[in-house]
Amino acid sequence: MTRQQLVAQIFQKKSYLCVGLDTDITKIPKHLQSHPDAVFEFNKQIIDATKDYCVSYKINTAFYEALGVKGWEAMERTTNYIPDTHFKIADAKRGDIGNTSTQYAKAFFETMNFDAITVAPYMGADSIQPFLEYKDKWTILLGLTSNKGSADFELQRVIQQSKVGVESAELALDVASHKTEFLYERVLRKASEWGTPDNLMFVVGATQADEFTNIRTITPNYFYLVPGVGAQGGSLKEISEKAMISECGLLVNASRAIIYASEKEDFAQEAAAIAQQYQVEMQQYIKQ
Ligand SMILES: O=c1ccn([C@@H]2O[C@H](COP(=O)(O)O)[C@@H](O)[C@H]2O)c(=O)[nH]1
Repeated sequence: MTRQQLVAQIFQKKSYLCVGLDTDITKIPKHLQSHPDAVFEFNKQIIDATKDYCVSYKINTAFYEALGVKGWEAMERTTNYIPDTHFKIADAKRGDIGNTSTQYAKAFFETMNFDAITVAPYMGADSIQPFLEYKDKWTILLGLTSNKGSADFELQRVIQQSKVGVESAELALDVASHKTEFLYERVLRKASEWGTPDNLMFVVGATQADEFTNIRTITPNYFYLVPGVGAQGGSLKEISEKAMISECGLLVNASRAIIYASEKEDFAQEAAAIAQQYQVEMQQYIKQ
């Protein structure tokens, strides 16, 4: 899917909601647990109920990989069931040496028909390049994540990149005069040199609202995949006010808050009701 097609969907639906299909077999309603194809059946009903309120679905592959072959089959069937109008994200957080990343890209973009995959930046340019080579596919790079552990590396200060490689005495001076940046800022700046706003997005957690204005300044035209509203408590209002651009530039994900809205037979109806609430709130923020 191209950026133009994604933006058109957002404006048509007045929604930038991404429904997360983090389908945990132990959390789906009891009456479905004995179904021979329980995960797919659950997903199918969630998709049917929510597709009018969202523009994207995110499959977190961990929930499917945990089930072995049956899980992979359910993931493939789910991906094929999602309408082509909707942006299909594999939240797989991959990235490895080049020839291995090439196989990951093939798995998710060719063998399975995802529009996008999440990747970790830690191994650098050659681990990301194979994903970026696919036309009309998207690489979604972890920028500033929603979890507490983001403080361990992403929010650590490093010497600004323009200063790396200069005399050590000068470096010492720079540290003293605070010419530093967060590691996540370095990641955003560097990765923006590898991809473009037409094939690269960044993951930015909704729980990191204090950083959103700064992030938008560093990456003015990029789309962000924003997990962390709903179960993790991030504010849709705050992130939308701080990071919305004329082409929206946001895909906001909610998983548990939508798919586990009810444990009973009415789970799909309740999921639709929550998805609709997000869509109604989102339409106020879209600048069109
Ligand atoms: O920084 C990140 C990156 C990815 N995620 C993923 O998003 C969803 C969030 O699920 P909720 O149930 O809406 O909390 C899940 O798949 C995470 O693995 C994230 O939360 N934060």
